[in-house]
Amino acid sequence: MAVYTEVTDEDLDAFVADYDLGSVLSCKGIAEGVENSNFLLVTERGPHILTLYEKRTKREDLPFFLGLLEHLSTRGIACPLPVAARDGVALRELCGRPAVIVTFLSGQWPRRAQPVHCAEVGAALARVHLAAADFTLTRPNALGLAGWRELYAKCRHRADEVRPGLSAELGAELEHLGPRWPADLPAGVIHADLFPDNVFFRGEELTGLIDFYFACNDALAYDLAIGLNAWCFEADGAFNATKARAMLTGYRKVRPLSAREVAALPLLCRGSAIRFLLTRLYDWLNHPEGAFVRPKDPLEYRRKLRFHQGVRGPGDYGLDMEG
Ligand SMILES: Nc1ncnc2c1ncn2[C@@H]1O[C@H](COP(=O)(O)OP(=O)(O)OP(=O)(O)O)[C@@H](O)[C@H]1O
Ligand SMILES: N[C@@H](CCO)C(=O)O
Repeated sequence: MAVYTEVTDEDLDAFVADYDLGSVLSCKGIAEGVENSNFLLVTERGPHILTLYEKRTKREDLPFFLGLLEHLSTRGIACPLPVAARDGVALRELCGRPAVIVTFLSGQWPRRAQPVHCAEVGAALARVHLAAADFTLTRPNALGLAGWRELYAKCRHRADEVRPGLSAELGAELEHLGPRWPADLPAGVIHADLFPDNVFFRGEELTGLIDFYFACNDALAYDLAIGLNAWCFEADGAFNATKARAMLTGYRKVRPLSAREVAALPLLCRGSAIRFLLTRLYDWLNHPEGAFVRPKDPLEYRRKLRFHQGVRGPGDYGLDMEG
């Protein structure tokens, strides 16, 4: 249950009184999500999402995240739009936390993603990349190569508690990626966490993208590598090339990939796999006793990493080398 901070009725009423939203009709904690406290807030003006930012979302990054949502919304991307209070300010404070009210998006995230969903996600990702091209704020990717090395240093002595040999495997992979990591691919703002639970659909129609709190500047094709890992493996660990082809085709219809981006995909997928393997491993090893949020399985991403280590080239993702 991702509600870390409880909000009293009095605090909430005083907070909402600063907006043109009428009075509060109900406010319920939302169980999904792990990073921040989220509430479904219903006022006389309808449903909204109230988010209180917890410790991992840094206060200094919020202008980038909120500015990006505004920028993308005005360019037709279906994402939450921060709502300003009567003084024109959207980023506020509630119960000692930075807090924001954003618009509510309808739809459900797909519990069983099909190739048609993957195609829509690919296209949406490309639209985000194009729409963000003239966004002026920047945020370096804190979870790039240097960030992975930091996480590894924090976890290496205990990684084998999760699976014997894991520490050496991670060390070897970082040594492999370090000198090969592509530095000069087309770059821009990426979502960096576009997992199924961050994409809403109504049937086959994509209705919204949420959770831009890892968004940053990095290689655009790296976002696709994150998407391939998150959407194109089955529960039994098998890679689904049909879904991958659908996602890549959907993307390329909106933003063509260069031959260099295509050639880099296997490496980018390895990088994306170790990124989620390491953050999950860190959370697994540092999970407070009795915490109500269950950490995600790091070993799922070890299986994905091993798959990518075995690919012979972009053809294994259903791609040819043409742009
Ligand atoms: N704008 C929105 N419209 C509708 N529902 C939303 C919206 N934003 C969040 N939600 C709901 O809240 C849940 C948690 O949101 P979110 O994924 O942003 O949480 P988080 O803890 O910040 O993220 P995560 O743990 O996924 O990194 C979502 O699964 C969704 O059900
Ligand atoms: N999407 C991340 C967690 C939230 O950022 C994961 O599955 O590890």
